[in-house]
Amino acid sequence: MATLESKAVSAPGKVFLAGGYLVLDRKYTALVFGLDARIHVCIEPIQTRSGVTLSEIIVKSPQFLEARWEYGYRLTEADGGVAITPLRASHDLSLNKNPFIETTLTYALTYITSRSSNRQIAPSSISILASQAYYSNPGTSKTPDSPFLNFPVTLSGAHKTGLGSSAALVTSFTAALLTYYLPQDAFNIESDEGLRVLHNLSQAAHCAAQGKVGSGFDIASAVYGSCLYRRFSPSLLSALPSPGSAHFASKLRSLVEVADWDTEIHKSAVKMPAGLRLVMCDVDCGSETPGMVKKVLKWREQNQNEADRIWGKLQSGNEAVARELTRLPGVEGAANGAGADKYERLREIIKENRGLIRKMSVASKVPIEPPQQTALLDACSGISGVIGGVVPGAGGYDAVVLLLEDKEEVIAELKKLLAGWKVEASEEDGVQVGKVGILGVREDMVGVKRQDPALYRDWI
Ligand SMILES: Nc1ncnc2c1ncn2[C@@H]1O[C@H](COP(=O)(O)OP(=O)(O)OP(=O)(O)O)[C@@H](O)[C@H]1O
Ligand SMILES: C[C@@](O)(CCOP(=O)(O)O)CC(=O)O
Repeated sequence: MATLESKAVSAPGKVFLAGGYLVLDRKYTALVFGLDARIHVCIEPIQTRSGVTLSEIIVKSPQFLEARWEYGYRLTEADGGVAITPLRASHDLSLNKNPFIETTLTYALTYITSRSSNRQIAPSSISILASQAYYSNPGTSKTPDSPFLNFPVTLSGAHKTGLGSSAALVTSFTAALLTYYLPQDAFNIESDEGLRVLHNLSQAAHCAAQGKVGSGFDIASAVYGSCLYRRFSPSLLSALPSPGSAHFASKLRSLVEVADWDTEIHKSAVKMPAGLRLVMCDVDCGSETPGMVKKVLKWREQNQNEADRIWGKLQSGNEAVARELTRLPGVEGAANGAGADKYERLREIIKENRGLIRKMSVASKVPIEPPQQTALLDACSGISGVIGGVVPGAGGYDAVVLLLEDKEEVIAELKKLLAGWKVEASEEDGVQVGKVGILGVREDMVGVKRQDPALYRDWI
């Protein structure tokens, strides 16, 4: 087996600005921004003594405690693909499972062997490194200029900020494996075909790992970066047999390469005008509202007319946001900023959309934009230079995203407001909202990209 060269890839997190819930139905679209918080995956050969070949892949997430997983792998019979077996470092240790890693390995290695004439997979060592903003736990720097932090917790103890860590992980993990094991003429993330294959394979793996088929907007933005997104038909995935069963490998390959994916991704329909930026705020609330998606969909099913009316208006409002963002001059055309408030229309559209989201909240009895978030968004929107804000994605108590002028004085005013922010428990829901922090992230248009493996030298 020839020695393979180390490779590294990263993929961005996301913030879902418009189209939460609606995007679950192909009739509607979503506006998703990629972020400059990324998950990096670096893959390199395992150094074995000459003559010793283990069928082993080691995965580490060195920023976290106990985040090391070892896997054996083998090709199964009847075209069932590659079977992955988690290995225990010692009999005394319990198996530390990471379904996202295990499933992604199964899907990506199956696809790789289905593409190669030589179906041998060489052992490798894989490291995962995530930008700080994915987690709100305080971290410590390992070296003064490392962009990554050490977190003194296990992954299950980490407090996620909701930037889509699992989708960014599955995407960059899949991209790293394909880039490493396949020759460049068979897979290249710098080509349209490479991105299409990566998108389809990552969607399939992410759905399998999550045990449900969501809209897939988070994988789409991890692959393509900021975009206007229309989902794929969920039925596309239903004909795929489970890993290990007969013909899983050829069916997976054909799903990824040949099937007619009806996903629509428009990069040019999304832009950040010159002089504006997104700011994400993490709200400490200790309250998660399980089953929000199920409840909203049930409300829609039982109140089709009312729901269609609200969703129709919201879709128009969301399209208007995208249109206005692309209409305003971008970085290339920026110059004159004076005159009447050029963001007036954007302000209005965002306000109207929030009204519709609140209507949906009240009608479905789901706290999508609950009163605590209304108070916070209204207060932030009152700061001069803040255009507006929304509850991202599914909504709830734990985050808001703001669109504002990219000026130090605006951020300073915002920080001042948030430092003193305190809302008493609302009488109806009793949810106490605590500190609101600003995450160190902003929008970024770029999706998955190759990285230099040397970037991770201090960590591997
Ligand atoms: N740095 C990491 N290293 C290894 N695994 C990780 C890492 N970050 C996330 N994961 C995996 O992803 C899981 C989190 O996925 P989950 O879908 O629950 O959250 P998320 O994608 O961040 O959520 P959201 O869509 O709300 O942003 C973790 O339990 C872990 O298995
Ligand atoms: C409610 C939904 O539309 C968005 C969920 O977004 P988030 O995970 O809250 O960022 C679900 C989905 O699109 O899969």
